Amino acid sequence: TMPSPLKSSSRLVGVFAADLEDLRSPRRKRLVYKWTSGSDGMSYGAGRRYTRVSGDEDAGQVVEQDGAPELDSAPPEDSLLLPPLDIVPSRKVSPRFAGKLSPLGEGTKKLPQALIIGVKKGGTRALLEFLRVHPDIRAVGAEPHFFDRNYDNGLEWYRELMPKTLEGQITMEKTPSYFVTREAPARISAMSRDTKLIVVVRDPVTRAISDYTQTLSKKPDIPSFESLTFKNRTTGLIDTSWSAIQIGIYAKHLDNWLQYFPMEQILFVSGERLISDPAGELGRVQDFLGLKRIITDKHFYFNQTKGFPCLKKAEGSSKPHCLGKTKGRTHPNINPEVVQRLRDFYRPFNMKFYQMTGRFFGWDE
Ligand SMILES: Nc1ncnc2c1ncn2[C@@H]1O[C@H](COP(=O)(O)OS(=O)(=O)O)[C@@H](OP(=O)(O)O)[C@H]1O
Repeated sequence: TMPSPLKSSSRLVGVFAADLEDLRSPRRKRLVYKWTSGSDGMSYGAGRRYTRVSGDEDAGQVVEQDGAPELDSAPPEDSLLLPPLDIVPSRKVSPRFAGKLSPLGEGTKKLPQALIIGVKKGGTRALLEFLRVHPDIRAVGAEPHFFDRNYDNGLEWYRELMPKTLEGQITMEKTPSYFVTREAPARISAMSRDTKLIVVVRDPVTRAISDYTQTLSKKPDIPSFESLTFKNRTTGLIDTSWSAIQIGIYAKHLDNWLQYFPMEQILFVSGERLISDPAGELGRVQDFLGLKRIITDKHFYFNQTKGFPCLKKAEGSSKPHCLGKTKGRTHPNINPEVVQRLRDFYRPFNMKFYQMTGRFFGWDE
């Protein structure tokens, strides 16, 4: 039997409630982008403010509504500009944002029936890109961040972001920060109690290093991984308020979701297997979504240069497609003692997580 590191679900929530507040706070303001001139032919009138909906990485300058620079990491690579709802664009905002476009523009925009809610650096972009190959899935390219940062914009704003779908097609989006957003489960449940939730999880130690690597790529002057990890290096006390550590305590975050959703409505995808056996993991996801298994091993090839599986044909294209250079970064070397200390720290939480999900992810072998 598995050890049970945390006695009850209510205790899990209680212990970390304050930390969750910390995680959310820097992200709360709406991100806006002041429109000046567009290179893609959009013209909605100069000087208007546009809500920026971010993707996972790098691109453009993100400014908060009050003009202060955004604080923490992940400016989007595939972020896009959205017009305010009262303006009808003469052209599509961006094909990437609109997801798969129906050639005749038919169909209706629906709220998503399935969401990839996390985890940050788990492999969420890879999963969404792979799923988009399925003809019955329509997905938003960028991260809407509706249930964390943009909730005040309302459900109609959110629905407008969605691509048009035909009968039987599933609308999806991915925003990895939902998994650690305290209010997200209640908000998603209020949209629809039937929403299917997908979480891509990855070894929390590697995930933390990946998270740190991303921040480092944008802010090369940040302290070392080691110094951020410990509250006290001598005693080895780990700083669980550091988001890179905090996010990996999956059992705690999951406990919050289980207050609103039954386990059957949440699918856990192994980030490791998504790399070693993408077709296998995609098979499980298609089953979970009630879709025919159309995405199979025939869709993938292993790109030696990239070091990752890639699509033989990207959605809407006939060309091979690997994820961009912000996916699959080289991680810095971390002192093995620090890694070991982190493994020891996460082990009981991982065991609890395996127990809760009924799946053994093998991070502690
Ligand atoms: N096929 C494929 N190609 C490239 N990268 C892949 C793939 N499958 C999974 N991964 C892993 O995805 C990691 C990034 O995770 P996310 O997309 O969830 O990151 S983010 O939170 O949206 O920024 C990224 O993490 P790093 O390797 O640390 O960069 C990859 O390991």
